[in-house]
Amino acid sequence: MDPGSLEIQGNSTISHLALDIGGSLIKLVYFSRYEEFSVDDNEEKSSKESLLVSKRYPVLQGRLHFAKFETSKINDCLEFIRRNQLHLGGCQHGGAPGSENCCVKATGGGAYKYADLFKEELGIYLDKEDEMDCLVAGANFLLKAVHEEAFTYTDGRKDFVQIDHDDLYPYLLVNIGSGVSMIKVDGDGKFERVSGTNVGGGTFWGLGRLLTKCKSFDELLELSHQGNNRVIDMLVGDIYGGMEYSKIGLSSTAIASSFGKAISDNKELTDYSPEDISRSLLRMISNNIGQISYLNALRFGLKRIFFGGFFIRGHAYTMDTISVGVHFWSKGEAKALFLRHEGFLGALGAFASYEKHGLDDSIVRQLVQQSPISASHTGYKIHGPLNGEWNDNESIECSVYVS
Ligand SMILES: Nc1ncnc2c1ncn2[C@@H]1O[C@H](COP(=O)(O)OP(=O)(O)OP(=O)(O)O)[C@@H](O)[C@H]1O
Ligand SMILES: CC(C)(CO)[C@@H](O)C(=O)NCCC(=O)O
Repeated sequence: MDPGSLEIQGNSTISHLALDIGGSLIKLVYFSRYEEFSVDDNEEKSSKESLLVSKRYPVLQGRLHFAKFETSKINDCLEFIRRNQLHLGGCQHGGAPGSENCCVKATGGGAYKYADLFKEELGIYLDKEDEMDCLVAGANFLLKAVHEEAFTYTDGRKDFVQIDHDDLYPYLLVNIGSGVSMIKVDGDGKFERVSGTNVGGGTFWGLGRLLTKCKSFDELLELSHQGNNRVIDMLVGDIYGGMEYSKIGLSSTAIASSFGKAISDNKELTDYSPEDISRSLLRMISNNIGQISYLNALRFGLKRIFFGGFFIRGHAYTMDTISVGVHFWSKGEAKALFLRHEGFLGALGAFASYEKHGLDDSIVRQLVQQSPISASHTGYKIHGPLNGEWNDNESIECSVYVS
């Protein structure tokens, strides 16, 4: 067994655990390998995602695993890591937990906030990586290496977009976590955080919880399916006596004022259904993010906006609202694109930042998805109500090229 790897379940070994500890959720990515081989000088792999390799490199074949936990339940995450011994993959040269040689890559604010807790509970040091660096690295990795990662969402239909590696930049990356970061990406490691908003996923979940008494984020999202935003939102037609305001391009059904009806209805909170409240809230926040994103895309002349972060959850109404907003404001000039691994950008970026850790003390040179994945092949599912329920613990079959 190589240092830095752990033998689990027969032939499989785990390595390269990476964490993204955010304000709402902790995301984990780790690699379990089941085969090792090497590729020759200039040998071109025959798979569709072929890669020209200029030296003889070891190739580790295995699966990339994803998992997430609520940050408020960090003890469940620590227990998951401990039970599966995921952290031992970060211990080099036979280093025991607690020694300086036991490090795990981590990003997000929690990499600072919980560093002592990880040290005390698991005996590992969190090797901190910058959050924005990781978001960008994760997005670039997914867009370049994972087949059918990005898609548009229009009228209930998702269309996967082929990414031309030579025509990827510049783009706007909008990561909707607890708060929202907007990053102009110009290349690998070349980016600028151009904007952000504090009205994000944490706002939806926090306000939604207070207004509906929901016990979980999924419950709140589920409620929004059955709700009707017109009960609470004030529409243009409500103000204009059922008419549209065509001169400025507003239909009668456009929202003139989110939650605006509540001022005139003479009703109490309990008179509104949790379903309608959730729907209006989701619409308000998605609309706002879509609009700010478009304005930033306009600022820099960017045509493509990729949306990530766990707020989206592959949720149809959220994606539809963002897509319609971007389309409406840009008059069709800019496009909203979504990512299948939306919530794992930071964790993937931290994973990709491994240099002196993991198997053979090696550098993770490149990670390549093994074959186009289909639901039946890997058990992988598109998130949320798009085509079934969200699976918290996904994995992708892939190869890690190391040097
Ligand atoms: N099971 C869940 N529990 C809580 N929030 C969830 C859940 N699933 C999705 N969300 C949404 O995702 C948001 C968190 O997204 P994400 O994990 O990308 O951000 P974060 O890293 O926690 O936040 P930040 O980057 O701002 O620190 C929550 O605020 C909420 O809107
Ligand atoms: C503070 C971070 C970067 C933490 O992930 C995120 O929550 C965020 O981008 N918030 C928005 C902050 C702002 O730009 O107003």
